[in-house]
Amino acid sequence: MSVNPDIQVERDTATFRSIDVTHMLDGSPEATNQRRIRQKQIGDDPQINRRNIIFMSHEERYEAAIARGLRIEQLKAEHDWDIMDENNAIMWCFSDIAMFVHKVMFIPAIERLGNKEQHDKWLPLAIDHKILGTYAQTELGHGTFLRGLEMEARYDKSTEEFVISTPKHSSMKWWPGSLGHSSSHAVLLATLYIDDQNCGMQPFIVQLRDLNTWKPLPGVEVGGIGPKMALATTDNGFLVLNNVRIPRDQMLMKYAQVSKDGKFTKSGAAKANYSTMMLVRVGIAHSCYFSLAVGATIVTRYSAVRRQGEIKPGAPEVKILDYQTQQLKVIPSIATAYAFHFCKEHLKWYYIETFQQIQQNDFSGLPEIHCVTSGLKAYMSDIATAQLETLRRACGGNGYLLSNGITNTYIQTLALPTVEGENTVLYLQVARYLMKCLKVAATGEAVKGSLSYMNEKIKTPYTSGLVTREDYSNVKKLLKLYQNMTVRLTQKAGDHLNKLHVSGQPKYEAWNNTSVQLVNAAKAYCQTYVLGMNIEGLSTQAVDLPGDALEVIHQLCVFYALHGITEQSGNFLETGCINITELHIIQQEAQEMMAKIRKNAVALVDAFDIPDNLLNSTLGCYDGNAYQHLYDSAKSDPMNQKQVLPAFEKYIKPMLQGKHTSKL
Ligand SMILES: CCCCCCCC/C=C\CCCCCCCCCCCCCC(=O)SCCNC(=O)CCNC(=O)[C@H](O)C(C)(C)COP(=O)(O)OP(=O)(O)OC[C@H]1O[C@@H](n2cnc3c(N)ncnc32)[C@H](O)[C@@H]1OP(=O)(O)O
Ligand SMILES: Cc1cc2nc3c(=O)[nH]c(=O)nc-3n(C[C@H](O)[C@H](O)[C@H](O)COP(=O)(O)OP(=O)(O)OC[C@H]3O[C@@H](n4cnc5c(N)ncnc54)[C@H](O)[C@@H]3O)c2cc1C
Repeated sequence: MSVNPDIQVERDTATFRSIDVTHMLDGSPEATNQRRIRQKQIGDDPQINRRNIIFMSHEERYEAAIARGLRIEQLKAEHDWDIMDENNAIMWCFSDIAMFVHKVMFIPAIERLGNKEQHDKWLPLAIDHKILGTYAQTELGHGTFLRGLEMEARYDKSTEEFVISTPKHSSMKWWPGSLGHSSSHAVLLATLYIDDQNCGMQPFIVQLRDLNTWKPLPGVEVGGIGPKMALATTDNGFLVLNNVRIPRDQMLMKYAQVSKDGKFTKSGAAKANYSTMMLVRVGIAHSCYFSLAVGATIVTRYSAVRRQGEIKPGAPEVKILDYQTQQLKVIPSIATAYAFHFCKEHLKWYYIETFQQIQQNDFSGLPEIHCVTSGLKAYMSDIATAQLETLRRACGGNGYLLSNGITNTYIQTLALPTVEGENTVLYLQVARYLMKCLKVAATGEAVKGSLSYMNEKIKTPYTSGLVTREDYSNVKKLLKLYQNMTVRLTQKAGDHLNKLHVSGQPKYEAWNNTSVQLVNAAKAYCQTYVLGMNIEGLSTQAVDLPGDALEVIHQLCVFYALHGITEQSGNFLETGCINITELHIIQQEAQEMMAKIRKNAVALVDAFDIPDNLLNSTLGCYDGNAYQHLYDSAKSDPMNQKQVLPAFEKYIKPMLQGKHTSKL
């Protein structure tokens, strides 16, 4: 099929070469080649390819998802993939790999929470798929408030075993992925009791099913929790344990230990047992970038080939991408995807470095990385889901089809604001850190790390520093506005908290009565962080780009900063970080920048370099022949393989013949 001329002209008139930006996103031309080889291995594989999943039943999809997980393992061995190759393969199909919790949570939990002997025993079994596991933490009654977990593990000194039980409905495990039908084992988080003394939430390895028959073991009641919005193949489950006994060495004992005679000891940081969640929060930030890159690619290409209506009366119908309002739906998502790219790259290295320190029992970096990973997981998933919905709607009626590729991406991404810590709750964790840093700054001590900008006192009366028109595209000046806005919102929340406390409210009550301001400040901190990483990316990752490409990546960053101010203008105005005249200039600059970026929109999404067999979209194929692909997809619907469906003889015909009664 030849390329649609409407999309070809976009590529021909772009001011830079997409491939140069692709190399930047991958890190180097060699890395691009390597990624392409890997993507071809997964995209061309009939068992991995997900072209037909939209027409499958739940059970067919589940089986295909198991086969897909297995196939990824085979490809990994055949082609000697490293961990990031494997992660990327999982990322591309995480909504359709039944055993992905085994990979992204069960194994990492054993690695992080187990001691040397436990690693030696369990990791080879898990890595070789001799056992399949889940991460069973959430209960029917508690998901957020982990100190409230009610499943009990009571130590029995006489047999040197833990006895695990579910005392009431609210204490059953509820939600763990792959628990329903696909796990033989679980890393199970339960409250440990020794001689009736509560020793807090601890991790245990518990076998759930017989490895030969796959039947639940005695005392284990397990099943699926029912159909969900998406992620149909991650069979989330429930689990009731009736006095199930496990040996003492099946408590993962890296950070807390129980001796044979029942002595409880702790080592490491207080929240060390929460460390698996931090890794997945980093994974979620990566996933938000991927989802947004997919969404932006599909909708930008579709908007460049769909013509409808006219701008100039009587002139030919225009591409919908030429409507300014359509640009406002599409261009922010391109700019955000690029900002998220820089941010997730930073986060990856930051996590790896801090994790290495933690492995060497240096926990000093934990509070800051907990704040950053919690905040970015929350912020990036909030923004990604909001923008994906805008993008989906930007496809008009075809945005409601499953074959468009964006709907599936959207509904699977919708899980991310909830899983791994509900977003509001995570913002409140960020706010705790903000309040601590505020206290440090107030004592005159230097705040370190991502909030070091708090050290600089904001002068009153304050000026924005935006004097010339050039200042409005100076990303460092714009970043300063964001930083000031964050500090002021933090101060405001801090002042409110103190005021309520001084007026007699206990601290916990004052906290709850300030939580709206606290969350607002936390979001501002996250937004500032993402912009900061985007700007850092310009001078690190983008610096070797040819001038024309660098200019466009710079424009995107400027637009990201300006558009962010227009979206949050209330916060910027209220804190006095800009005035109304400045806001009007910012709005105008943002619109002008958007028009410039429009010229390169298709080339910018091409640079994400997502092959058609992974994009899985009728609307967003590289060749721009959306209508042909829509038609082909409709024709391949199994319902369309018969001209007359059985329902005709059964119901429609009798009705047409007046033979239907109230009892069909
Ligand atoms: C090589 C690595 C590179 C990485 C590259 C990544 C690439 C990834 C590629 C592929 C992977 C594919 C990924 C695909 C993504 C798709 C993901 C879908 C996943 C679906 C699975 C979902 C699984 C789950 O949902 S599991 C269940 C998760 N549950 C939760 O998250 C519960 C949330 N609740 C909590 O975390 C806590 O209860 C709390 C934090 C809300 C509160 O805890 P608390 O009450 O005990 O604490 P306090 O509020 O009192 O605070 C006390 C103190 O502790 C500090 N704290 C809290 N948590 C932590 C932590 N995690 N770490 C450090 N410190 C912590 C807190 O700040 C307080 O400190 P103070 O000093 O203020 O006292
Ligand atoms: C698709 C999916 C997959 C999952 N996979 C797993 C898994 O593999 N393993 C696992 O263990 N769990 C899993 N979960 C569970 C998930 O981690 C929890 O649902 C999540 O952590 C939220 O907890 P919750 O359901 O208790 O929400 P709740 O805490 O009940 O949240 C409900 C509301 O209460 C608010 N709220 C709660 N506490 C506070 C507070 N302190 N301050 C202010 N507001 C508050 C929240 O903001 C939210 O608006 C999964 C969930 C989903 C949807």
